[in-house]
Amino acid sequence: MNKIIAANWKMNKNSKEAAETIKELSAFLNNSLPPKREVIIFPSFISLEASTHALSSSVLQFGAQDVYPAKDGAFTGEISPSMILDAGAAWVLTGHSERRHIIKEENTLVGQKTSFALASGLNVIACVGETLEEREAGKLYDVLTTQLNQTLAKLPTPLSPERLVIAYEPVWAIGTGKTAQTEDIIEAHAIIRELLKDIIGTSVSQTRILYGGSVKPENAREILELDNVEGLLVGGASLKAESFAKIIQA
Ligand SMILES: O=C[C@H](O)COP(=O)(O)O
Repeated sequence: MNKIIAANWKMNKNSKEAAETIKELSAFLNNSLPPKREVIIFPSFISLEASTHALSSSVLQFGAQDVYPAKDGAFTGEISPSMILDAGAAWVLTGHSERRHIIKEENTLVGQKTSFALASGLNVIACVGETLEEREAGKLYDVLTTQLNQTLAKLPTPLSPERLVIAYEPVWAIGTGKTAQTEDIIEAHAIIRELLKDIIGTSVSQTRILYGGSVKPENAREILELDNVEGLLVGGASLKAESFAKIIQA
């Protein structure tokens, strides 16, 4: 199974900067990936097309950071799955903690986005994770159970297992420089794998689980080698091509 190294650029980089970073990254990688790696870049909506068109051919894949669960219509400010596909992207993030906690997106909407995106032909990285308060109150298992059950409530069937990826991102480790301890990552990923058995069933061993939260070139390899870690979702350290290339090659 290939490990996924994903870059979430969040609300950074205009179109020109995004295209330049793609070109630089490709140069650092000699336009080829190490064996058993897939790389997905998530630029902002406004720089998505410039990113997918930055190179005439590329080993990189692309995705959007959000999606609205409708084909078209009166949804001011929203972006549909077909618009994302039309921009040359194949993936979308759902349920990122910044959307859950800053934009106040609820589990139900995250679930609708996940199922509609998959049914529309996009591949999905669905994000889950607990806040520090929830962790300290011993609610890790409950939070992951609720988030996963509701996010994956109405998956289209049949669904190829490689099209749905889960990202575990403890909220307290995002952008804080505090990477979760290896035992925290192992525990959470094992819980997610068990929960997926109930929700998805037999293909669960092929469902990739990524870790995200203060990943950098210095810790990427160690995290990638942990049990049930099939990739990384990288924020801050993905903004500079050189640093992200080092993570890809870790
Ligand atoms: O989507 C990425 C995560 O929010 C991690 O961000 P970070 O690497 O800046 O902590």
